[in-house]
Amino acid sequence: MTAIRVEHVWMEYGDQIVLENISLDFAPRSFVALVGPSGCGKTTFLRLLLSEERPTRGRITVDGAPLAPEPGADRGVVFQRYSVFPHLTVLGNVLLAAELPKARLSGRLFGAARRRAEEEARALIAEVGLAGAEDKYPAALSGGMQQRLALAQALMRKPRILLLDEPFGALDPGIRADIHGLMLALWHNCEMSVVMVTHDLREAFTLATRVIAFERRRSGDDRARFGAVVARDIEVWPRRIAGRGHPTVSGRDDPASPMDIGRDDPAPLAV
Ligand SMILES: Nc1ncnc2c1ncn2[C@@H]1O[C@H](COP(=O)(O)OP(=O)(O)OP(=O)(O)O)[C@@H](O)[C@H]1O
Repeated sequence: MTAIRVEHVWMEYGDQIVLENISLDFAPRSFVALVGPSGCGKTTFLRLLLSEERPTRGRITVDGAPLAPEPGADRGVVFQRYSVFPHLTVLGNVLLAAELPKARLSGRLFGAARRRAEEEARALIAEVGLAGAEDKYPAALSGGMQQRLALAQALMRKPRILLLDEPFGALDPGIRADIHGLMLALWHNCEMSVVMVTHDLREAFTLATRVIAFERRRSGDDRARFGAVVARDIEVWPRRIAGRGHPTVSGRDDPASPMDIGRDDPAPLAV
């Protein structure tokens, strides 16, 4: 069970304050959507959770322990684009996630360990709906398929926290609806908490248990002297509870599925 606690966190780059005194508690297995205007520090917040940056003040703990100083297998990440390696096949991409941490010197697994990892990778590829595409290269996949691959790659390391930075932002509405169903299924089935940055309020409320809006207090030329604060913190109702309800990968028979609202999605609501 992974509880994340953010205590009085500030992030400053030189004179510019990006995040100002952010305090948040994420319950185990929550699905948090982070929204807010462009440039208000959403990605910076994710990078703090990933240990790519360190807060200039305050601290972040996971289950009571300080966040590991390096990005590790406990945290997976998927970006809007470029999360997968173009020169590796689908299977190679997912396998690499298992191979790198376990075989640090050679970067490869051999014998029984490799067979086990390959079995696991193939199962995960099937779970994200890519069975049959194991030998294809990312360039031969659609945008939606590439994001499914990126999810499989991130999940191969069984992260306790999955960080998503506008992962579905570049997809067509119909494709996005399908992948929303997949995302919900993965969240239900995997023991992980999810923190997702999105510009799409509809997506936020479709997927998340909690929607948090960052906002910078504006003050003319002094703007850089004020970082983003938590402007809204909304528990999504009716409550979604991880593991309750077993949506299929397509999401078609999931009552909370976004399928109905996704297909004819007129335009994402910009925040
Ligand atoms: N490494 C850095 N050095 C200096 N400034 C940075 C750095 N990283 C981010 N910033 C600044 O921090 C602010 C917040 O950026 P961030 O990318 O976190 O915003 P965002 O809310 O994710 O934006 P968007 O929605 O457009 O992706 C921006 O003004 C950006 O220029």
